[in-house]
Amino acid sequence: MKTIKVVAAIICDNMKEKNKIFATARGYGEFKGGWEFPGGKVEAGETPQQALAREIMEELDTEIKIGEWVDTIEYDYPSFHLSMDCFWAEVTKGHLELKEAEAAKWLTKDQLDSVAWLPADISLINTIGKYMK
Ligand SMILES: Nc1nc2c([nH]c(=O)n2[C@H]2C[C@H](O)[C@@H](COP(=O)(O)OP(=O)(O)OP(=O)(O)O)O2)c(=O)[nH]1
Repeated sequence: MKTIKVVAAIICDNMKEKNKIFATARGYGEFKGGWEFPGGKVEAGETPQQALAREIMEELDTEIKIGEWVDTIEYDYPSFHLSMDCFWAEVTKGHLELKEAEAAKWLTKDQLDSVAWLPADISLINTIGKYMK
């Protein structure tokens, strides 16, 4: 099966405290309406961090500081294998403008289960919850 290498940002209000994280709903394609973390496919020659900074600028017109690695999700969708590197992040410049997503929410730990996550993100949500206040 084909592997797609993706990076995702778990953008927090504050990387030390992690009171809230930023989730978006996909605005197009096969998974439209599913909730996820902003990011996308890594292009040839890019480091995960470079790909992530580029994707966040493209999707949200925002500059981020990328922090520690959170988890790498390996998930088999029917037509491809997803390998997704996830990093904590914080906004350094910009206002998280939704260029591609159809909706967005800041979620507290208690609200993590309140949106319909993409299938690959379910196990990630459990991990993230352990780090939040
Ligand atoms: N960004 C992101 N993608 C996710 C998550 N969970 C998940 O299953 N995916 C899947 C959906 C897509 O099949 C793939 C990401 O591809 P993408 O379409 O966002 O990549 P891209 O921005 O480079 O887009 P494109 O130009 O190919 O449309 O990973 C997640 O939390 N964040």
